[in-house]
Amino acid sequence: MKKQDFIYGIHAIESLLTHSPERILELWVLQGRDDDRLAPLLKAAQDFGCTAQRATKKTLDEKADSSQHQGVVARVQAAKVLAENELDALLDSTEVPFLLILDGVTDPHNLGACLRNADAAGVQGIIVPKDNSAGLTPTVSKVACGAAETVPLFQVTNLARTMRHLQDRGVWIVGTAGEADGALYQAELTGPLAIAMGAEDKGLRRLSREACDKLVSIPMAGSVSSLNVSVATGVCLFEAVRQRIK
Ligand SMILES: C[S@@+](CC[C@H](N)C(=O)[O-])C[C@H]1O[C@@H](n2cnc3c(N)ncnc32)[C@H](O)[C@@H]1O
Repeated sequence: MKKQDFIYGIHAIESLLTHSPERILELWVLQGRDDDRLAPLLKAAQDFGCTAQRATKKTLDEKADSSQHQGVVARVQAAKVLAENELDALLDSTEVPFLLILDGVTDPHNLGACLRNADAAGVQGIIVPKDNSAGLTPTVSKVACGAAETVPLFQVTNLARTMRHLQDRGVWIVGTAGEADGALYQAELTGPLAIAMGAEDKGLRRLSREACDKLVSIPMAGSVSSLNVSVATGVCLFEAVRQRIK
C-alpha cells in the first residue's frame, strides 16, 4: 500500500487543510507567488504549523508530475481508502443513506469528477470494486477539487455481494444503463438509495446489473448512444437530490 502521495491544486489543498491537515508532510509554493488566491491557504497552513517552502515551477512540475498545480503542491500521507467492513458504520450513522456505486470507472478524471458531483449532491460514500477501478491518485484529487477529502471511498472485493448487503440493510439500488426501459425521471429516488453507474467502456457488469433493484436510463434526444459516466452521474444524482428535497 502506498504510504505517501503528492496533492496539487488550490482547491484540493484548501480542502486538505480544512478536513485532514494532519496528512500534510511538506508544502511547496511557487517562488514569487503572493497573490490573494494563495494567501488564505498559506495562512491556514501556518495556523496548522506547516510552513510552505518556496520552489521553482520546474520543481513543482516534477513533484506534481503535472503542470496543473496552480503553484501549490503538498507531499501527504496517502489517502485512507475504506474497506467493506467499514460500510456498516456509515449505514449505522446515516438516517437516510444516499450512496454512489461506480462499477469499474478507470479514468482518474472521471473518478475525480464523480467525487466532485457526489460531494455537491450530498452523497455520503462512494463504493468501488478493488480491482479495475481508479484509486485516489493525485490527478483524482485535483479533478475532485477537494471532494477526495470529503467523500469517503470504499473499496470492496466483491461488488455484487456488497450490493446485496446494502439491500439487506434497506438500501434501494438503482442501476443505470442507456438501454434500460425505465426512465430516470419516473424512478422513485427518495429513501435509502444507492445509484450504480457502469464503466466507461462496458457499463455495469452482468452481476452488478442483476443485483440492482431497478435499471433506469437517462432519455437521450440526439444521436450519441451514451453520456460520459461523470456527466451521467451528475444527472442521476441531481435528479435524486431534486426528489429528496423536502
Ligand atoms: C459511457 S457509459 C457506458 C456505455 C457502454 N457502452 C454501455 O454499454 O453501457 C458509462 C456509464 O454512464 C452511464 N450512462 C451513460 N449514458 C447513460 C444513459 N443515457 N442512461 C443511463 N446511464 C447512462 C451508465 O452508468 C454507463 O454504464
